[in-house]
Amino acid sequence: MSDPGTELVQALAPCPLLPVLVVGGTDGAQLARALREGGVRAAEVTLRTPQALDVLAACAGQEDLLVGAGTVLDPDDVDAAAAAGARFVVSPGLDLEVVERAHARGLAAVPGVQTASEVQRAHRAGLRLLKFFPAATSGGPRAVAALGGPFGAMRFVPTGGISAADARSYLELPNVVGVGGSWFVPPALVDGLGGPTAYAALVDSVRTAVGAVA
Ligand SMILES: O=C(O)C(=O)C[C@H](O)[C@H](O)COP(=O)(O)O
Repeated sequence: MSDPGTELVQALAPCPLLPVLVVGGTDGAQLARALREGGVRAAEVTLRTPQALDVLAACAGQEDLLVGAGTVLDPDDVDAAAAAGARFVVSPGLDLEVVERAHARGLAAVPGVQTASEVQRAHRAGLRLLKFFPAATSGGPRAVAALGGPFGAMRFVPTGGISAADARSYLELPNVVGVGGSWFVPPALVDGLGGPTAYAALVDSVRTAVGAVA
């Protein structure tokens, strides 16, 4: 696979959960350590808050965690994410200018798709790893399975509305390499980091989610 998404696929192999983080002023280094201790190997910091790029940069400096940016809406966001040390960018939708900028900067682009037309366009652009978003309201596991017929080489990271109760039903599909979500990294825990109790609570939440899909 020549797609730069390979690095993310490899990070999801030992643990197929991609935490989608909405961060306030949390300590990025501690956040990365808690995620790692909880068992995940990749994380997505969404560019939705003023603190996101600083937290991403602090997370990206930690070992054994592949860190990317989420909510990447235009090429300028790609530049900012690359400067902060992101290794991949995730978008809610398919924008080939964002994809091109990411590839020009050596980052994987994982755009969101919902329809066969979008998957086909992404396929023609050379992508082989896509986010299926918003997964729960776009047909869930049955829709992802159906896309596997015509698009046999495409792999998906379904995200959006996934919970502990249904993560496994996506992960059982052969064309799913991981699922993304915020259910195990709620902002209250992520931004409450600082004391040992909060740190342990976040590790525990991640570990429970990882255990449930093992
Ligand atoms: O903005 C992006 O690029 C995203 O990645 C969107 C996220 O996938 C969802 O916001 C996560 O959905 P929940 O798990 O339902 O909270």
